[in-house]
Amino acid sequence: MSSTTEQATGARTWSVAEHLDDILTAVQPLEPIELNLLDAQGCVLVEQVTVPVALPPFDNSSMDGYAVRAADTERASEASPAVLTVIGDVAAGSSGTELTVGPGRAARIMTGAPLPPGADAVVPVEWTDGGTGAGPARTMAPHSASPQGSGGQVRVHRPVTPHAHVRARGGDVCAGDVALEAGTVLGPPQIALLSAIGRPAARVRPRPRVVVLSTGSELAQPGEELAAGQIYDSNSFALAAAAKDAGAIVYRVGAVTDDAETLRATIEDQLIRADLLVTTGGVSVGAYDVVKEALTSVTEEEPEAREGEAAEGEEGEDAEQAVHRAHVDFRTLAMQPGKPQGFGTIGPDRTPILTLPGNPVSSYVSFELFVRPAIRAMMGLADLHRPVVRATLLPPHGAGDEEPAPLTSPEGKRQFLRGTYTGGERPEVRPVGGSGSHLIGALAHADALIVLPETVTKAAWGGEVEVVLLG
Ligand SMILES: Nc1nc2c(c(=O)[nH]1)N[C@H]1C(S)=C(S)[C@@H](COP(=O)(O)OP(=O)(O)OC[C@H]3O[C@@H](n4cnc5c(N)ncnc54)[C@H](O)[C@@H]3O)O[C@H]1N2
Ligand code: MOO
Repeated sequence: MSSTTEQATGARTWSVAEHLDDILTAVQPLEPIELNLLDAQGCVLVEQVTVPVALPPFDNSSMDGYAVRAADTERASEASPAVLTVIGDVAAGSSGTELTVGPGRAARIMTGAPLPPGADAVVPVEWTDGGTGAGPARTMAPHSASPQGSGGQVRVHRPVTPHAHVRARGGDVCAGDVALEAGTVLGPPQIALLSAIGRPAARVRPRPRVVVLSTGSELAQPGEELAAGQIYDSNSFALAAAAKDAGAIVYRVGAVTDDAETLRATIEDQLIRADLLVTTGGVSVGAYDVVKEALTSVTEEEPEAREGEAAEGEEGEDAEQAVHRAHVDFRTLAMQPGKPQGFGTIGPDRTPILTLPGNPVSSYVSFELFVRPAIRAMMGLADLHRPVVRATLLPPHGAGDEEPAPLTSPEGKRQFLRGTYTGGERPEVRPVGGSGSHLIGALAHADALIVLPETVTKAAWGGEVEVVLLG
């Protein structure tokens, strides 16, 4: 308990770990769907993919040059080139059966083109005269500019061994091989393999659709003129960006006014496209804390309706009833920033909802600690959390010669201060800005969170601290 008010209300204080556990126990991975490859990027594969056709599907050239019988080049040298008769071209995309390379013959061949029957090696064009009768060639003349290049004679200046510059059928992957295991995250290389084996789509867990909604009658949208008492809505942008960064498909709903009915109606409108709802603001103890008002009053007013809901059909439920099916637990966390939090479900599909505090740093830190892991859990990712490292705590940049006072933290609270991190053999972290949860300027220069655990009230410079890397 951090205050007498909390003791008086009987509300218990949750630890960061308890709140996170509660969220991660409730949030489930989304049902898999078939997605086109580019839509599946960053998603977790849920099927084992086997290779239907060998890669490469046929023996082909790894160089632009001449397909030859290696034996014909055995004694070739610059002084005494092997002279071969050019019988035509084999370009990438040709079937590879139009020409047969007999003894003393060569076919011009392009990178990726099938090795024609009779040939067993490729001589790069640079090892030949390119059919010019002069010294070593640098390139081949373009076919369109010089169709005669596919005929005549070519002088080969260096011998090749059988299979030289030939990529063997199945040399990459064989039919029946496991291409990718279930659980693989599809990055560009995995998408390369899936497309190379002819798969247009893959069965994956989709990205969650996250609706980010800010609240507050004081909020104006960037670009608008600020009226007296107004500030710009930065949370909905910060959280939408963070949700996108975490892997979600994001719908940002800017600034709902501090009116419970308007908020309920807005949430109802958004439910249709939400796998997860995130609100910011309105969860503290003020008279205009609209999220708490809109969702608490519902929970408290309709206990009987809630009890019966599992058995009841949900069809025909009107908009208001749908939103009224909210079970949001508003709680106090032993952390700073981010003390007031809410978590629960809402609507007929019991869509998870996280209600974050309104102070900009509080909402961002809360997102990093609670929403990001929830999004990643819904995606079926194994790695839910930001990396945590240890680093030496140094004074802020520009602190001067005199050592500043040590960092302090309220007893019983886990504090997350913003910092700049330098990796390497001896990792270091320096605070940036103060502990105020309104300090967006400093947040924009931070790349780490310095964690001062509940038991720590003072952190000396030069000591070791835990650091969350924000990436
Ligand atoms: N008497 C008490 N007052 C407060 C307490 C408390 O325990 N007792 N807790 C404080 C803490 S800690 C926090 S955090 C905030 C949380 O308040 P709310 O979640 O209700 O947020 P608001 O009151 O709506 O806003 C707080 C602050 O943040 C600004 N804000 C809100 N939304 C945005 C936005 N989208 N973009 C930019 N800035 C935003 C808002 O203007 C306020 O300045 O409560 C403390 N109070
Ligand atoms: O907990 Mo509030 O989030 O400190 O500013």
